[in-house]
Amino acid sequence: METMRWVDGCLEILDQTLLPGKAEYIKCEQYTTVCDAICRLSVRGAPAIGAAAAYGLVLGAAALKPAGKDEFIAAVEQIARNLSVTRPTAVNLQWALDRMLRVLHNYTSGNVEDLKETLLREAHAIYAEDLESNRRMGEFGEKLVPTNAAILTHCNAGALATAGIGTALGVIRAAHQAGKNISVYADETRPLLQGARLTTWEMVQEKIPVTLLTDNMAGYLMACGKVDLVIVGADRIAANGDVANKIGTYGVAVLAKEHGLPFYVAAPMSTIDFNIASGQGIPIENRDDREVTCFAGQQVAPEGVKVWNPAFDVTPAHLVTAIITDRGVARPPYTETLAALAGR
Ligand SMILES: CSC[C@H]1O[C@H](OP(=O)(O)O)[C@H](O)[C@@H]1O
Repeated sequence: METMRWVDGCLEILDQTLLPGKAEYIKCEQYTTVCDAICRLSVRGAPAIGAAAAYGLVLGAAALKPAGKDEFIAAVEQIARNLSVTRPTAVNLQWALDRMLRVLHNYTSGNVEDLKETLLREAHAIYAEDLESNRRMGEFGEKLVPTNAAILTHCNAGALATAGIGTALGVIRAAHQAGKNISVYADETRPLLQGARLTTWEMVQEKIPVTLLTDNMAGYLMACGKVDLVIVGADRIAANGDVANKIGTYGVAVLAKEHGLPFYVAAPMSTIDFNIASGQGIPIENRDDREVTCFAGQQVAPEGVKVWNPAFDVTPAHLVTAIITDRGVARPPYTETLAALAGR
């Protein structure tokens, strides 16, 4: 099942809000449809958001009928700005748009139609590179997984969050492919249930043993000795190794520390933001109250109750055993080891 696909000049996005019940694609002919899809988590997950935004910029550019190149460039820059404000935490969104804008600004010919084709090639490259990046993270990460292992994961950092086999779930898939005897415990991940709806769906499809639990069970699961390691994804990693990921990740990391369990983060280098020194600088998205006050469309809290709904939290680097990237595995001190992997 492809997270997204480019068909006849349109981007088709698998609508993840309907999974696992229905697998339907949203046909995006306008870039604004891609903006909506990102905002409502029809497409979600840092790498997938980046790829979708790149294709969204291509759609916006394709619709322009500018008088000349300068007008075209100014209009595409505005489209990039409109895409960039859809979700603030996953750095891959801005990373992908910045990469597309570099192509736009570095293009020397005056032929706008050819420039549109060049932008499409760059979006395809971003998508293809993420496929390969997932494979490499799987290769590096599976070496950290014991022959027999029960792995806890949080949210969905799988194929549905990327263009390939996933980041955290990519490591799990690679370990399974390598013949290791692994099983997965999936946190349901309130409030939007990416774990219950998406991670379990991916694992069932792959016939990888998976057990669903509510988020508040993770501590007792570890206390019962049922977890060997934790692997999660990331939306933005600061230069010092602080990790922004789905809300609830920080609590899992604290529990893993308490129980002496390895806590691994799998993320491509495009998720590491060297412009931010520590997790304090990572913007955290706050989402609509109704995501918390409603469950399956039913109001479960009193009308008007105050709500706090951050979509992400920050796990400090000292709780992270290793960061599995597409260029290798980084261990503390992350400021040095991440920079070295990036060739900085
Ligand atoms: C491989 S990135 C996956 C990452 O994105 C998820 O957030 P969301 O579902 O809100 O896009 C979650 O933090 C995952 O770990």
